[in-house]
Amino acid sequence: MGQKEISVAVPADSAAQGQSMQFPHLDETLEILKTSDNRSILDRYKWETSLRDGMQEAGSKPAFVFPVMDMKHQSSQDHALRERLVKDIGLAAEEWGFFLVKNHTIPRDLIDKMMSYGHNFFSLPKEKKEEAVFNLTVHPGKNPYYQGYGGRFQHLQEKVPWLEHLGELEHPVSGVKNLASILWPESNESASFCEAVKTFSEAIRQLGIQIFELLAEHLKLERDFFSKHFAEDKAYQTNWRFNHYPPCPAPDFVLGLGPHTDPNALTIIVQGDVAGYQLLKNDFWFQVEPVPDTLLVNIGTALQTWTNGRFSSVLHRAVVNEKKARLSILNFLSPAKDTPLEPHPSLIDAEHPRKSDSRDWTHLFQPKLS
Ligand SMILES: O=C(O)CCC(=O)C(=O)O
Ligand SMILES: [Fe+2]
Repeated sequence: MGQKEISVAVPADSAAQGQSMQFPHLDETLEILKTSDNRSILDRYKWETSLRDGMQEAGSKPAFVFPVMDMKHQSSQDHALRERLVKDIGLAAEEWGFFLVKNHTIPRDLIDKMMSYGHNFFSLPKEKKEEAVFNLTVHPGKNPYYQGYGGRFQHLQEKVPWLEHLGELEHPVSGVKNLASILWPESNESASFCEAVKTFSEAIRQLGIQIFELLAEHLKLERDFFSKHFAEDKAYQTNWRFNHYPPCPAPDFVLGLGPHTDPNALTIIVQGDVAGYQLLKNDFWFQVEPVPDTLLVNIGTALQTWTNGRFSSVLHRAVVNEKKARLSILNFLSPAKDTPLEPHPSLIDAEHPRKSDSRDWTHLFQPKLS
């Protein structure tokens, strides 16, 4: 493909890097573009070659249908329907590292509420948004990436992503209170935002557990082999993040987020009604069009490692739109920091030698540009 794989989502440390990689805010770039013909301001966002070079014409793509899982069969009394779901979800995890889920258990009004918080936040003036930038003076030594608000970081990608984001990395909603009180210091909104994030994160965890159990069943592992890491008494993380991709006058040359794999176990995504998530399969980039009430799920590298590579951590990226802003809500399900990444013994044999050493999963966050 000639595309560079960048398998970094969140660098592990390096507050200093975080500070040195500051760029003008996207809002400033957009403001300049409104009044000037000089598009050189876009250079810092431009990837080496046009994105089109990495995309085949639609007509030449192999025919495909994205795997869609009907989660209502998860609790079906009809044995055959449940068996079918187990098989389909397992094959999707093996062949795609990706699937869509419908009839899931996340209430629609909760998703709408979260989306409207996101829209409201990103329409604030940049000065207000930047009040929620993670404060390294207050939290020395903590990972500054993807916590609080970010709109100026390069994240070790080849080019600056056309993206601003707001989120929380800690387990599962601590820190949100802090964020909420910065964003809405004198209003009840602060409490209802915390409540929404808490309920949403819990609903995502429950859905994640259903998915983990179906996947374990497919591989004939103990039912809780994956899900036990997300039990209430574990220090798992279900960190959430809004990604906001403003409209871009040169959508073919920038990326909302460059090609990467997610280091965590499972990512559950609400992509709203504007397309932008693309995944690589058989050397083609496929765009996942929005389907109402359907969530995107991708396998992350921790799950790939636990399964000795039976499930694939899918390479994906986000493209941007010329006319429409795009808002997505990402939910990264990660085991506790010190969890060993030990492949299940039944998945290692002469034909499938062990693919990686046992390590704790945070090593996946180490910067690795290839
Ligand atoms: O916004 C999206 O649809 C994808 C973003 C993504 O892959 C990420 O933040 O890891
Ligand atoms: Fe991702």
